[in-house]
Amino acid sequence: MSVFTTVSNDDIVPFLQRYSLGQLVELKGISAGVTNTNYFVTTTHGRYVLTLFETLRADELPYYVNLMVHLAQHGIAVAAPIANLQHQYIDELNGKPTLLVPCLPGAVIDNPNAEQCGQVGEMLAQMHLAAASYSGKMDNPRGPQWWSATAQKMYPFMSEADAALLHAEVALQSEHKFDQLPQGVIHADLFRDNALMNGDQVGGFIDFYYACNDILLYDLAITLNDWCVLENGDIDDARARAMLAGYQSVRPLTEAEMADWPIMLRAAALRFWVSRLLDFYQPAEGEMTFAKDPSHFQRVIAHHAARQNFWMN
Ligand SMILES: Nc1ncnc2c1ncn2[C@@H]1O[C@H](COP(=O)(O)OP(=O)(O)OP(=O)(O)O)[C@@H](O)[C@H]1O
Ligand SMILES: N[C@@H](CCO)C(=O)O
Repeated sequence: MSVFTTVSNDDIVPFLQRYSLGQLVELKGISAGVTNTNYFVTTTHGRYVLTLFETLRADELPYYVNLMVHLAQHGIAVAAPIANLQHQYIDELNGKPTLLVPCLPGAVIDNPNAEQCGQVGEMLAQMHLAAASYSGKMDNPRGPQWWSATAQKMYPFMSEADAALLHAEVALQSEHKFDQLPQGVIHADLFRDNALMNGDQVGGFIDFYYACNDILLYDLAITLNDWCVLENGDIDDARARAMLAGYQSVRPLTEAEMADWPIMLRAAALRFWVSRLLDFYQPAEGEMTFAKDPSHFQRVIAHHAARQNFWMN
């Protein structure tokens, strides 16, 4: 359940008076999501999603919120933030910073087909191109320095064999530099639960709160590792090829990107192996995460390692 901060009709009515969205019809908590409090707010003008930020402070939000505004201006399928009468996107309710966006069409899906993976790949590439003119800057808080330091803390919790595998994977990545690859603004967490699919079309990408400036290929690898991977951690060829084709229909990969693709897939899996280990063994105090299985990404890496030459065909 992810209503951490309760909002009542008495709270929302004066809040809505600060916007041009009509009168309240219905307020309904959203159960999905693990970080923030989300409500569907229906008014006489339409349906909106209200987010109350549980961990990010108001002064940390502009990079993400302005990015969503920028992408929406370019026609990317994201929810465009709605400004209040003071022309501010970030407001406050019950002591938490808030954001109101329109409700996007579609639903989160568990089992995407190849067509949907192709559409996600295409929209991701469009997003990368559209974000090239975004001026905000944010370092990746979950980059190689972070995963090396965090892995160190995880070894004592792990079996000797698994710790050795993790250690070897961190070492492999530290020997590899991706300096020559195109960079830009990336979503950095575009898992299936961060996109709404409207049939085969992308209804919208959501949850931009890991977005940062980093390598574009890394974003594609993160996305493919979730959308196009089977339960056992192996790649689903048809979905993976569809996502790559969709992406490249908009932004063809450079030769350097092609050469680094197999190792980048492993980097993207490593980042989530480590973050899931951390959530599993050392959950942040007060954080209500449903720890996801870290070993899934260990298996994804094993499959990528075994299929190093798969992408050449
Ligand atoms: N603009 C939107 N339109 C329709 N539904 C939305 C929208 N934004 C969020 N949702 C719904 O709310 C749910 C929770 O949102 P989200 O995943 O962003 O939660 P969170 O707790 O903020 O993030 P996370 O769980 O990834 O840490 C989504 O699964 C989706 O069903
Ligand atoms: N998408 C992440 C959680 C949020 O960063 C995972 O599945 O591990």
